[in-house]
Amino acid sequence: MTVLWRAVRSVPPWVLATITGVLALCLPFLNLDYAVGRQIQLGLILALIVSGIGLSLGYAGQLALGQAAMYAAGAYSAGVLAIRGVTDVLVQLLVSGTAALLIGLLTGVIGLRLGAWSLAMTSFFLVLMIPDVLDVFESTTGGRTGLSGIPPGTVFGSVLTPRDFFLLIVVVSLLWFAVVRNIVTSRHGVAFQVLKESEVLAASTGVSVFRMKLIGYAVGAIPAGLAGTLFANLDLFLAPTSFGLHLATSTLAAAVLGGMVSVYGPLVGALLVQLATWQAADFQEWALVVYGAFLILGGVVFGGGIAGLVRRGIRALDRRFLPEPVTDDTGGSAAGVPPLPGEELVVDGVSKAFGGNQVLTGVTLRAAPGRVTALIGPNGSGKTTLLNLVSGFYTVDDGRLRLGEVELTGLPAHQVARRGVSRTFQTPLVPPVISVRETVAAGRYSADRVSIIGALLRGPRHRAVSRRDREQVRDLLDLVGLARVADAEASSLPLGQRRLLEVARAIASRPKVLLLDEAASGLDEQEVAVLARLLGQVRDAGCAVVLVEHNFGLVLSTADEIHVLARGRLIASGPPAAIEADDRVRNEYLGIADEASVGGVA
Ligand SMILES: Nc1ncnc2c1ncn2[C@@H]1O[C@H](COP(=O)(O)OP(=O)(O)OP(=O)(O)O)[C@@H](O)[C@H]1O
Repeated sequence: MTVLWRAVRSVPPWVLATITGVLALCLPFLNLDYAVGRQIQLGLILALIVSGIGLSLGYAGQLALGQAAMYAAGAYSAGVLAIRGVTDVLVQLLVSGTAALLIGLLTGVIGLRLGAWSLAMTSFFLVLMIPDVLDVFESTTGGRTGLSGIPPGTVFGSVLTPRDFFLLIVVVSLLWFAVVRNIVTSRHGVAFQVLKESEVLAASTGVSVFRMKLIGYAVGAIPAGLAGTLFANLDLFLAPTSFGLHLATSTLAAAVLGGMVSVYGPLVGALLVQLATWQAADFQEWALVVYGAFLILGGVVFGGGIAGLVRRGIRALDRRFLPEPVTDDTGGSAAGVPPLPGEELVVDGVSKAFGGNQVLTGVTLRAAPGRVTALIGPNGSGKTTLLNLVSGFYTVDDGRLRLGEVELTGLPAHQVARRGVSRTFQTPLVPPVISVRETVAAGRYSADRVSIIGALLRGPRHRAVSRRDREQVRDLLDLVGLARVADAEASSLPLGQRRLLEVARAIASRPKVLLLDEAASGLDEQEVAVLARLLGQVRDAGCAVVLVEHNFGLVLSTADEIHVLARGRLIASGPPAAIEADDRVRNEYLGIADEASVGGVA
């Protein structure tokens, strides 16, 4: 069984995808029963819409229900074009895909700018507006009675036979799923997952949160537009009832059933929902109730859908039949970090208050490249706030922040990250589903850029960047001693390993300044030793390291310079020996730290 499973696992995923694609291309030539053929075509059309939901909700995390509206826009634009003589389905697909993208961009900008639940509300209203909009343009759309008399579609002047059209639906679906595959298996797919887990984390890796959400939502609208054109040409009649709440809930149910964080889950979910609707004659009457119940229960009990089940099954079989190779765990390699482009971080007279709570007052310090600068102080003294100000998550009330000659003051977090400030978090932020390897690769998002179009077309730059991703991630995992869990789900690692993983992700961005927020908290002795060695390596590579830490032993053993904060003001600065001997530090901080300190490495 082990041999068999090993053989199965050695088959690259594209082989299965290609076989499925070839089988799908054969379907139109199998002389299927008319009803069966029609259900498959409707299932594929539904799958396109559901795949868009997967992209915007599953990957980009945007609860948007507007796919039914984009579907309607695609269908009516195709129908109206055909009636006016533009029967070429390829032209109609181009128009409907573009129209859906534009509606997605427009409503996306409005919804996302308004924030919070606005996108869900905006897109929901789009669906509710469908019958009224069709009524307003009744002379063109046929209003509530529907649009009839749509002439059959053509391609390059030849009228499509039912078989041709079936083939066209299969080809459009295959092409779209190839597009989705290329996007989500690229670094942008991982960036979507990171964004979904935490906007703070995404911004800290250089991802523009607004832009990425908009891309996910707007690109997710395109397949709904394409599906609309295919539907209009399949039935040659359109009525508003095909595009209402019923469709919105059924597509959402299919997305939950198939699994949204997956390329092919939406396809499976859509085909199953289409089949269920077809087989149960009374289903239409109960559809909204069934879908609603499924969405409430399924979302809770059936997290990840069928794709999630398959993923868990594969992991279980891996654990059973592919035991981890026995490795000599050295706790990381001493090979060193390749040179990093360090710059001096200058914090100049920075103050910050939250309401009446003055958290920082006139803090001035410098963190030089090639040195570890520690920031210590009692709980609530403002250390994390200072890191949040430097990394652009808060704006300063007063003072300036500079990195070398570059002004950081007022820049948003993703811009700060792109200028070379990288960080870890007090509570490690590690997204679910993605692997240890992908988590570290997420850190390279802004260091070595490649556009979504480049990733989609798998161009030379995408291939070169992917190769560098693989090489550098492998080296970094060696460095932090996590190479043997490279393919494990990152969120399943114990706390200590997740902290080291965050450090590896932060180094992956090739930072000029590395900010570490209590990176040693929760680490065991061996892990603290790995961290201490790692900090030395990053410093020796030329990076400026800022260490916020309660582990005084680690601070004394690694810092070149220590700054002590108390109640938002710097009370002492100097080398470790001087700080250890400073009376004010002893009174303000060490009295507390002695009791609270965890074992150090000194
Ligand atoms: N977003 C915020 N809104 C309001 N108050 C905040 C915010 N962030 C921090 N504070 C307040 O700022 C003060 C300093 O908090 P901060 O987390 O910076 O301290 P710290 O020195 O990092 O503490 P610890 O060592 O416990 O992490 C606290 O009183 C905290 O409640």
